[in-house]
Amino acid sequence: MTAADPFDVPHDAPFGVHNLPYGVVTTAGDPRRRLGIRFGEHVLDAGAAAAATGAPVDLLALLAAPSLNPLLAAGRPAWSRVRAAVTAWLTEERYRAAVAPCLVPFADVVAHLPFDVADYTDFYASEHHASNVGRIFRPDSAALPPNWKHLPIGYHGRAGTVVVSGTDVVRPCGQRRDPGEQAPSYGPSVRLDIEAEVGFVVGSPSAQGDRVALADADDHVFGLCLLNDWSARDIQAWEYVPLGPMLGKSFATSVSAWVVPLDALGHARTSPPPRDPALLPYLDDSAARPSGLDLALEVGLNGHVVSRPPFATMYWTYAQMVAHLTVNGASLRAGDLLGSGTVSGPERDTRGALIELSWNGEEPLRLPDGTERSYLQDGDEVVISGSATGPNGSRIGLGEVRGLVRPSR
Ligand SMILES: O=C(O)/C=C/C(=O)CC(=O)CC(=O)O
Ligand SMILES: [Ca+2]
Ligand SMILES: [Mg+2]
Repeated sequence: MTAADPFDVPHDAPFGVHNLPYGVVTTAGDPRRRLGIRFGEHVLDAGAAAAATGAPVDLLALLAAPSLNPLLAAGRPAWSRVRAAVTAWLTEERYRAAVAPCLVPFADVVAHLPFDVADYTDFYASEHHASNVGRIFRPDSAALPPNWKHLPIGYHGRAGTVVVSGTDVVRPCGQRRDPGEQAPSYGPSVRLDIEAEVGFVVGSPSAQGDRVALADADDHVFGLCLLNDWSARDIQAWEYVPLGPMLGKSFATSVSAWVVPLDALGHARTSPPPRDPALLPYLDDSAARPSGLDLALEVGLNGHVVSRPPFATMYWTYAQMVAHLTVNGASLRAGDLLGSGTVSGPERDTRGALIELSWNGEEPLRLPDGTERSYLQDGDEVVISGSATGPNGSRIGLGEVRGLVRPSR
C-alpha cells in the first residue's frame, strides 16, 4: 500500500472504518444529491458503491436516495445491514476494484443538509448550563426550576430553519427591552449567542398514541450530529415568559453535515451522573444499558478555542428524551431532530454558550488576538467540533458545525 491508497486509513484517524458517518453530497461534475459515507480523506458514493458491488435491491434503493430519510425510516435491522455491507466494501480485498472508483476526495464534495428535518425539539439537559442560565435570567429564583430534576425540559423549535454547517447566519432583528426601560424597542439583536449541543437524529417512526419505552429508544435513534442553537439573548429574555423561546432561537439552527451512527459510539457509552431525587419509572434508567455518551466537544471562535464542553456530564440522556417526548402519545417521525440542550461542564472553560462564558457580559472573554467578546460580532465565525473514543483506541470524529455571522439585513 502507498500513502495515496484511499483504503489505507490510519487507525487513529477521525473517520476510519469504525466511524462511517453519513451525509448528502454533490460534486462539481455531478450536481445530483446523493448519499456519501465519510472514510479517511474520501467520501464513498454509497449508491454507486451499492450498484458496483451488486448489493441487494432493498439496500440499493436506500443508498441511491437523495437524502438520508429513507434509510432513517427503514429501521435498525436495515441500519445494521447497511453498516455491515459498507464495512465489507471498504475492508475486503474482493471489493476493492469495484469500490475504488466510488471514493471521491473529500475536498471535491459539497456537503448538504443530510436529512429532511421533520420536527425539531430542543432539550435543556445540562445541569450546569441550566443552573448558570437560571442564575442569569432569574436571579431572584432558585437556579433550577422545581421540575428540572423530574423531567427533561424542552421546547419545540422550528424545523424549517435548520441549516447545514457552513451556512452563514444573518443577525436577527426583533423586540427587546433594554435594562432600565419600560417599553420595548426594535432592531438587530445586540446579544447574539451560540449554544454548543449534540443533535440526535430519529430514524424509525412511532405511532401516535404509543409510548416509546426507555429500553426501546435505540430502535428509534439512528445517530447524532453537532448542533449550534444560535440564540438572540435580548429577544429571548423579553419574549420567553410564559411560553418559552420563540423568535430568539427560531431564525437559524446549524447542524454538522455528517450523521454519526449510534453504532459507532458503543465505546463512548457511559453512565450518566447519579440522579437525585429518584425518577418516575418511565424515566428511571438505573437498570438500563447506559445511554450517557463520553463525547469531547470544542468551541472555536475566530480560530481560538474558547471552551471544551464535556458531554458525559449531561444529566438527561437521549433515551430519556425519547421516552419523555412520547410519554403522552406524541409520535416520532423519521428525520426528527432532538437537540440535547447546551453542553456545559462545571468549569468556566467548559461552558457551551457565551452568556455563561461572559456571565452575560460582566466578564468578557479575552481572545488571544487581543479582542474581547461578550456576544458575537458581525464577521465572527464559530466552529463547534467533537470526537469520541472508538474500539481499540481508535477515534470517532464528530466533524464540525461552522457558521459565520452576517450583519442584519
Ligand atoms: O433558562 C432559560 O430560560 C433559557 C435557557 C436556554 O436558552 C437554553 C435552551 O435553549 C436549552 C438549552 O440549550 O439547554
Ligand atoms: Ca438550545
Ligand atoms: Mg435554534
